[in-house]
Amino acid sequence: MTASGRFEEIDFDVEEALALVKEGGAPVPDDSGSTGASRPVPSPAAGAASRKDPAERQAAEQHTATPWQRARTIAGRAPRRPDTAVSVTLDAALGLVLAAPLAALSDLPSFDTSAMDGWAVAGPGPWDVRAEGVLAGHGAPQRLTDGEAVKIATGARIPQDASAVIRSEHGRTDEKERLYATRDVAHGQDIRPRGQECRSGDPLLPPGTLVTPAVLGLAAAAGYDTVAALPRPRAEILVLGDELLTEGLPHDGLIRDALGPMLPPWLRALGAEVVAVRRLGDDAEALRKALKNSDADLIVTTGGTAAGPVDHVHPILRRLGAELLVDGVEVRPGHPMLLARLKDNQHLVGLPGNPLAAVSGLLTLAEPLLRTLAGRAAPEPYTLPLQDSVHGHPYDTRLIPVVLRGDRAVPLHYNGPAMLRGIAVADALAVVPAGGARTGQELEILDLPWAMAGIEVCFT
Ligand SMILES: Nc1nc2c(c(=O)[nH]1)N[C@H]1C(S)=C(S)[C@@H](COP(=O)(O)OP(=O)(O)OC[C@H]3O[C@@H](n4cnc5c(N)ncnc54)[C@H](O)[C@@H]3O)O[C@H]1N2
Ligand code: MOO
Repeated sequence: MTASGRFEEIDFDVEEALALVKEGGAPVPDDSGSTGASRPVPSPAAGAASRKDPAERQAAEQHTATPWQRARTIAGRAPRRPDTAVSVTLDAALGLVLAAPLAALSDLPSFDTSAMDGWAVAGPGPWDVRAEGVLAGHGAPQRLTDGEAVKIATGARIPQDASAVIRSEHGRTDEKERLYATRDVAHGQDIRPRGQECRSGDPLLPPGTLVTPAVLGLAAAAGYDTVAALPRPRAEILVLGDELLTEGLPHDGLIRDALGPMLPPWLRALGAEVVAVRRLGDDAEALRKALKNSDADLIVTTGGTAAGPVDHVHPILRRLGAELLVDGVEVRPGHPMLLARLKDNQHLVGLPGNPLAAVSGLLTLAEPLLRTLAGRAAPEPYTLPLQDSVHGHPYDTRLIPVVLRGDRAVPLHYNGPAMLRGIAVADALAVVPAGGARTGQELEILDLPWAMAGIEVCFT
């Protein structure tokens, strides 16, 4: 990126620039202060209180944009379809949420079993070792009598009346196959009794549990072939814009579509099943038809959210009688993002076309909405101190890509609304309050799904 490329992202409007100067923070041309283009509407109410000029304040109060935190709350309130539990085979259940309690279908272990390779013995030693040993997976072995031992493998069934297992490294046999213990033998040692972990019917996991690889293992061990789970919400992606290429180099004013490749795996990581990605250009009628005909739970559009000549999202939503739940958010980048209800149980998230603005919309609106639809619990919010100070927007929240180093969040450059270089190496986004944040200030951190080593990452 050239210097001019960086300046391009510092597109302060006059009002924002003045506010920064008044605060003593001139709009320096580094990539940390990007605020996006000028607003179509007066400034948000959050900033209104701090304004001295009554006309300016009145204008600010007319602004319909929703504060960032409130926008997330609204998106997280989407109602789930009732009675949607499905029975899913274990190999398809990863990343879903249990719709019913998981109770043990059998005792675990389901028989007394050896915890070690060695000998099962009965009574005090020395012991006569039987000719034939016991392996895992075999039927019930013959019962032992006092003074008898049998070679046994880890996981094999313990013969009836065995009193202990001696590990192979803690015993020796002589030429007459008599076994001597080289350590004291405690009654019951290295025997896992039937039902040690759970009895049949014991509750193992409550509904609402995220199915992780470990949950799959437990379900299989407890006898399950299928589990009752909430299905993934179905998402359809509509990529808007005549200027987008799907391959090759940008040329003649055309650019590569960055969102078509980025959004499907990201939405899957957030719990969605992506049923279609459709490129509609800037065709208003195609958009109307696509919205009308979609049966997805969530439709995600990219681009076309602003008020340009071919920005069709608002007019088409109006024509379809959609209810705008969020129309603009007090956040940078991404402030033109929107959330609408098209019909009962069908929502639309309108992501701005600038790629980092689209990421902001994903985390602000799509993430809480999908979390609710998928039945996932909200992650525990957390904060980290900032490694370096960051400029803020005068009135709006800013989301900036950060890497997490030790217990600090390190802000990344290349964080302009049209840039992906920062987010591509980021672990998380930091939530910068209006006015900015100083070094050491604790900021809320929004993890990126793949940086959490999390189960949510299901790229297949
Ligand atoms: N008069 C105003 N103009 C703009 C405002 C404003 O407040 N008043 N807001 C600006 C901000 S901030 C953003 S963000 C964008 C949002 O615009 P749209 O959602 O309508 O998006 P487009 O105009 O279609 O595209 C914006 C930008 O992003 C590029 N783009 C679009 N789709 C993709 C894609 N799939 N992959 C890569 N890049 C994409 C597109 O070519 C544009 O450069 O509006 C500002 N304008
Ligand atoms: O600031 Mo826009 O919202 O470019 O992303």
